[in-house]
Amino acid sequence: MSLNLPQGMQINAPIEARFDEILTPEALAFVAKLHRAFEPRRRELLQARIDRQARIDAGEMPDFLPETQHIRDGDWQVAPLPKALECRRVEITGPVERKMIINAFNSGADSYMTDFEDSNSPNWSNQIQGQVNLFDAVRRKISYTNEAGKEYRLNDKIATMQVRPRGWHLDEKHVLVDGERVSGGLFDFALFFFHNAREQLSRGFGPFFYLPKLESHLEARLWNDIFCMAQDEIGLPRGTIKATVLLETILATFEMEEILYELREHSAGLNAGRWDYIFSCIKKFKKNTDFCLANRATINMEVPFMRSYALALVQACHKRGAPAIGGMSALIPIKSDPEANEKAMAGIRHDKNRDANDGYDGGWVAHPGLVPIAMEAFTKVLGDRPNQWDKQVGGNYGPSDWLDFQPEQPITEAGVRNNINVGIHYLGSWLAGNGCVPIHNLMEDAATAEIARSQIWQWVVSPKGRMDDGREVTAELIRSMIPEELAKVKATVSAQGEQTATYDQAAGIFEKMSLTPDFPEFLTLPLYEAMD
Ligand SMILES: CC(=O)SCCNC(=O)CCNC(=O)[C@H](O)C(C)(C)COP(=O)(O)OP(=O)(O)OC[C@H]1O[C@@H](n2cnc3c(N)ncnc32)[C@H](O)[C@@H]1OP(=O)(O)O
Ligand SMILES: O=CC(=O)O
Ligand SMILES: [Mg+2]
Repeated sequence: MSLNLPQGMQINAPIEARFDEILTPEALAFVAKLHRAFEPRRRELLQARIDRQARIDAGEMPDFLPETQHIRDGDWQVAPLPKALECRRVEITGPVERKMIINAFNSGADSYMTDFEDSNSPNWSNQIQGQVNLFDAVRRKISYTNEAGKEYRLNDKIATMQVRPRGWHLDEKHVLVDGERVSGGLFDFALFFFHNAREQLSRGFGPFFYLPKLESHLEARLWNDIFCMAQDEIGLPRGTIKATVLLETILATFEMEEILYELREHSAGLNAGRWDYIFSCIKKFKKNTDFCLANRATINMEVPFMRSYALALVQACHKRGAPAIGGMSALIPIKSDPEANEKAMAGIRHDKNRDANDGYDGGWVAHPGLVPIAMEAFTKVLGDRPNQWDKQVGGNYGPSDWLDFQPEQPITEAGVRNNINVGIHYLGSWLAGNGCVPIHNLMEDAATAEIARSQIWQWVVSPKGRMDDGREVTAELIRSMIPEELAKVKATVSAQGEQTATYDQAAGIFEKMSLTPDFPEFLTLPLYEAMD
């Protein structure tokens, strides 16, 4: 099938059934227009990230920006939110896969963040089929029949949809405008918005988004300007779009209020994206020889640097009349072991109780089976109220809290092996087209896998990368463990009846990204180039 493309656009990918309904000339012209208007700024902001990293590598430490003091001191609030976003006690998330979309809408959660990002492997088919699925879902025409003949349809009452496009760093390599790749995030946003914004409004919802991995208020300003132009182009009033920013990088923590301010006409608050946050802390300070975090499993929401970030986020949001949404525990139901399952469910309950008591207005869950537990935890604190935006959080948080990265021990052989095992398993699955995987009874996605691979890099490089038995974590040790862990991963995957074809390549990429002197900024960058 061939498409009628706007001048200057090329698409180098197969056009599968129904893709032409998404890749219409009008929708693609909209993509091209936004690309031409904003791509130079995306490039500048990505360069600014590289420049900032170089300064941090040379010893600069982040702090609040003097030039935005007036915003932090000013008296302003975000614009009022529509009714559909008042109650977000439980938000389920998941990749844009047809059956999962229906299950998530029907899960009983207040809202559903449908994900082109951390839980999605962004191959061409997933991206465009994902748009087809969402197009059908918005119109309540989505259905699915599994191999056993079970039929899936939307219930009468469904969760409010929010869409997470890709982050600024990822391109959509199959689509070129004037010979240049378009931004993955802009592409996802533009196609979804073009086809669905009006339809959503007519159904009492709205075009609601989640914005991932921002590192500064200038990156939020770019999204805001895109929203303004997009709304103008299709004739919707400015402020119709609402977007929640994932506060999931250490640098953005110093600009929380500025991010809310930039998006104030379009802001639906902030979310504590804990996994990318931990990854960002490692990435930004990886060359600092004083800093080296312990085993991945020990870095939870209750270690002091994470706790102070979580509380500061509620403080910033509620001061500005914006929702504060909690992040996701990686615990998921464990079908095969009732005792382990009970422990996992207790972990979820603990996580949501803490967030609700801290003042969060809601929180994320990874799986429909977790919705009732999270709902109970938030209802216990909120009662009949849809949210607790009025709850103000005291305290002064800043660099001394957020940059005090502890604990540094234990680092154990089991911890090293777990990072290698999870990293290879996740990369192999991603290359095979699945961006969210249960591994050792935990949800693993791009953000959790980033922690695994960046810890290996850091432990090899840092003088503090020493295991509790006294051995150093060296490149040789990692090289010797990779084939052993690869064999275990392949055995696990085969036992689940899945193909192992992508796992050798995954192990090769994992080794390279863990041991190269130049830390790859995101694991998805080399992986995306490795896929068709
Ligand atoms: C760091 C971050 O960005 S967090 C946000 C990104 N991460 C996510 O969104 C997590 C999404 N979650 C998932 O993909 C899955 O829950 C996994 C991979 C963790 C576990 O998947 P599975 O082992 O297949 O779960 P399980 O077998 O228990 O699923 C049972 C049913 O629930 C469905 N289900 C599980 N998770 C979800 C979900 N998040 N959304 C919708 N349906 C779901 C399954 O499709 C399955 O449906 P079926 O019974 O109709 O066939
Ligand atoms: O996107 C969420 C995160 O924790 O990362
Ligand atoms: Mg994330």
